[in-house]
Amino acid sequence: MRRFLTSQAKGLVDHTTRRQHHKSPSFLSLLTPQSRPLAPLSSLSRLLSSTSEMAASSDSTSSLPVTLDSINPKVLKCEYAVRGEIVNIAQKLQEDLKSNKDAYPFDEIIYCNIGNPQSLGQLPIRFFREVLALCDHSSLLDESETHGLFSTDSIDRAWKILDQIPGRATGAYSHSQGIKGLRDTIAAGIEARDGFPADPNDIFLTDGASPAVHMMMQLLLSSEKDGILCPIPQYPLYSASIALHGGSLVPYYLDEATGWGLEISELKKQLEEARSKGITVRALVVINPGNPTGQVLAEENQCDIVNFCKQEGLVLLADEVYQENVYVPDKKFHSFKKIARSLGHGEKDISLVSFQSVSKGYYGECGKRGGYMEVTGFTSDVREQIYKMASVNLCSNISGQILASLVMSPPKPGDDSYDSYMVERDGILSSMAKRAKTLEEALNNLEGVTCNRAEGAMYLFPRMNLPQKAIEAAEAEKTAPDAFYCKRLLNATGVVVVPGSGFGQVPGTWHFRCTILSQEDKIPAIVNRLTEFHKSFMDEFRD
Ligand SMILES: Cc1ncc(COP(=O)(O)O)c(C=O)c1O
Repeated sequence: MRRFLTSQAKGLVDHTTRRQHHKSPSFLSLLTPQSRPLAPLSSLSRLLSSTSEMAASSDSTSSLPVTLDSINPKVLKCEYAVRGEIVNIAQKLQEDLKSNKDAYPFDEIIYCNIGNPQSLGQLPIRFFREVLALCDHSSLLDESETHGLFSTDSIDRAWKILDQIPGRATGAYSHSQGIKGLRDTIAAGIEARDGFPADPNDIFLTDGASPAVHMMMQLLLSSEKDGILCPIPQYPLYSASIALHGGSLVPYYLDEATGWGLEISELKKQLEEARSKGITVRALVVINPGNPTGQVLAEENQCDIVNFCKQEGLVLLADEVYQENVYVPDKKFHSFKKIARSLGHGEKDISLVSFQSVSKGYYGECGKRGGYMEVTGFTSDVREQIYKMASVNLCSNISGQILASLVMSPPKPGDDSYDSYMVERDGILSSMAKRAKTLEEALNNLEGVTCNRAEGAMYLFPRMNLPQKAIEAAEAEKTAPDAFYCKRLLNATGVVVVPGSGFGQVPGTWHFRCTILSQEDKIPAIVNRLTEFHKSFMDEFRD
């Protein structure tokens, strides 16, 4: 591997870095004052804002009506690191690579920054796509050749779904909660998963989990006096959404030393602290399996969390989009609804929202934008308000709705496509487990790096014990040390990871998030590039 940047390539990166000095407030500013000592996010957000900064400077001489000073400050406050500064640089490098191949010490950018499986070569599940294709172009169902090309269960399923859609019109708006027949299928899938009843009227189909999270934040947050307990590190959808809706993020820290454990004592401490500052904490967010931290919660821990929410009158916002992504035999996914119902807590005892998505699991259909939230334990008048919010968006897209029903009701034993479906599904999940293990071991072999195992989800979140000299070099560049490391890594290897400061971390600790989604044939190259880079980085900065 060529190790050093040519001056041309270096210039591209330096130029991008220099432009970013606009002070965009980070999600730290959402935190209550005493709980604000997270490591700074500033460098990442500053480069991210480089485009808006250029616009702002030109606005000062133009007469256009919208400037950074006049837009909603909540938009300025909002940050989203997984598509932030480093990714912007990577995209520019990728563009430049096309015409300047020799200018770089690598010949391709490897994106390990975002949970986007199909962009990295993962194939879609055939049964799901067959059903989608047949629903979308239903005249195929009348063609005799179709029976030779499509499995009999995908044809049957397509008919069943089309019969559930008024006028079989997949291009028409649907009910704002989603097509009733699809919600029936999803409710049956939840019931089969949990062993407890699910009501189709509790299901709201959405364009992925993200809009569902926004909807709940919009419902719960009126001002910064309303707080949401959120894990740190967290997936920045939560900090971004709390910022956009004007609330306060009340952080609770996951314990890295115990495999990113979620301690009830920490929840209590942060809740009390927030309350003492006059904040009404409305909800607790739990991401299980965790992003970026990859832990899978133990059942007893989940019981304690449910009891805590019940006792404290908090809505439990359960992000369960990685429910299919569990890689270790000693852990199992349990939905929070199942846990609550097993404890005997019904609709009247606890308010619970579970988010699911077609983007993750073994299906990885993120571009199709499908998902749902199951909303339980809300009064009928509040439910009506949620329905009203959904209806303002008219409905979610129909292909996403169909996919959401398919992931909750895949082929069953005896179905025509069952065997091939199982081969595809198990192949993807076992390969993810293998890739997670290989990367985890490689990371743990790096000097000064420790990495908890990825029990689930799609990420590793290693901790770097960075030398003081590297921290000072980062400070001199007004960059967070982990962002400094990640930029250097990108410049030297083309590997894109996200600095831990984009997710929040205990002050003074430095991490990055690396997905496990690159295909198996790319993993050795990632390991080699990472290992070689890390060694030269340490040689340069070792104290
Ligand atoms: C924990 C978590 N929740 C929600 C989402 C949003 O997913 P989508 O909107 O694609 O369903 C993601 C995406 O990466 C995620 O990691």
